[in-house]
Amino acid sequence: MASRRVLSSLLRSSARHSPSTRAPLAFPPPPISSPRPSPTGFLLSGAVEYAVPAASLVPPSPPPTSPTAGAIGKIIDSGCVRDDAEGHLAQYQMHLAEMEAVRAGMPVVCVNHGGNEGSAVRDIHMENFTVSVGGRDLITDASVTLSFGRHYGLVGRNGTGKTSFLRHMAMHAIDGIPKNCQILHVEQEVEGDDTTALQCVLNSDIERIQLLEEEARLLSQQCTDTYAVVRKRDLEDDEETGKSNSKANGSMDKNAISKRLEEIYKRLEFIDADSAESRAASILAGLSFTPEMQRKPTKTFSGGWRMRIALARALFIEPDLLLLDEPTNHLDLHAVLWLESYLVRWPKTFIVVSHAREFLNTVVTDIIHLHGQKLTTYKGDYDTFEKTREEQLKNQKKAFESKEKARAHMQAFIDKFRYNAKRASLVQSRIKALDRMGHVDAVVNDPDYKFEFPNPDDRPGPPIISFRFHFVCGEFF
Ligand SMILES: Nc1ncnc2c1ncn2[C@@H]1O[C@H](COP(=O)(O)OP(=O)(O)OP(=O)(O)O)[C@@H](O)[C@H]1O
Repeated sequence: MASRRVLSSLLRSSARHSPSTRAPLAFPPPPISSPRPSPTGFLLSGAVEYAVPAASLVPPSPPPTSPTAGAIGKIIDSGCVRDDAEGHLAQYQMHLAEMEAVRAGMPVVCVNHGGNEGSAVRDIHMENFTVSVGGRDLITDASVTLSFGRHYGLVGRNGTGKTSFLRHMAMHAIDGIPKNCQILHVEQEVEGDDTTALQCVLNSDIERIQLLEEEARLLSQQCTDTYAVVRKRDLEDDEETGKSNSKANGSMDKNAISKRLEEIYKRLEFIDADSAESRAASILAGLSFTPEMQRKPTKTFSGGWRMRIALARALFIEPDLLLLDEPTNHLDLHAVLWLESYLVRWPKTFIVVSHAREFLNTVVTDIIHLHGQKLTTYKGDYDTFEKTREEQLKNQKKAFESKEKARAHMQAFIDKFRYNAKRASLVQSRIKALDRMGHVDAVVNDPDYKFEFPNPDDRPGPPIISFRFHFVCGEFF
């Protein structure tokens, strides 16, 4: 696939230019603070995220007055750390630029009316793929199957690579994604210009727009031609020459136009063009756009509202695979509830990244868990996943402990009778058994970050701003 080839060659070149392809990037996974940390360490509804640059986590050391060997070492070290951090940041930015370049070369995702049979893409099997960002592997040797019509919630610790995974899918940079699969990743707000919000959504149905434009062109041509033919005929009648010829030409053009118009009307009917405007308007209304707002140019909206327009477009387009990254972030409660009910009825496949537990519980049918560079799919909503995972971890811990106990027991026997000739055969068989004994992975849980804030003083500090009012003749001044 061309785009994949371009991407992988770009990524290879990025790796070639990087000083160390396996080195960590500029920022570590951002620490998070959650009022409701779940046993699996996820950040859920009502939580606050903090993304702290690595440098800011290190307390500043006082400048040395007389540089001793240790101090010089420290200065050199911190210089290296800074260089390293800057290098990794540059590497990450290069990666983003490369992704943008690939994205720019990709076909625009727009409403695909297809033929009579509808979407051809059903299940998507992605096998043994790796996702790397700036030379660092975020997902390795993963395999995921997306079944048609299922709704997936993608969860995992911050910074583990959820967004990067979505980006790679959107760019068809993962083997197994069919070429004709329309994937739309709602990541950026729409550009602000003079197009109204409603028209911006409608413009994503390129076929409808083109048909309507052609219809208008043909109708106006038909009018002009009719006028021209009538006028010519009058002139010809006057002159009484070439009458039959011009008549034939006029009626031939008219016939072609009528035939094409007929085709256009048929197609417009097939794609349900008449209802497009009301469908787009109802999506925008669901996302809290009043009718007046829908008629306003996109440039008059803030970034958050333009993000809502981007979401409205995606819902209107209804791609084969919709990828949503924290869609509730820019929405008010009414819009969140509306989006929930809309997504529950979504007829195709989507993947949503969200930290909102209730939202996930409502809209998803499966959970994809990104953990330890692997992707695991669980059936059911977020709560079910959480319980299953908790159970799994408990079982894994138990199995690990009992294996370790048995191992220690055998090792103790071997150590005790190693030099005992009478028990030599028993020791040998224990050594073999120990070798044969498989390993159970130790439970590696996501690290928990804990933020502590000092208690405030009992007395409030001095006010930052104070106002004085005077009450004169029944009014405040
Ligand atoms: N602005 C940045 N500068 C440098 N590295 C970055 C930056 N943003 C992300 N990264 C790196 O890319 C990795 C993957 O980031 P990505 O956004 O895909 O993770 P994520 O799981 O979606 O995180 P989050 O839940 O915080 O959005 C991170 O671990 C981080 O190291």
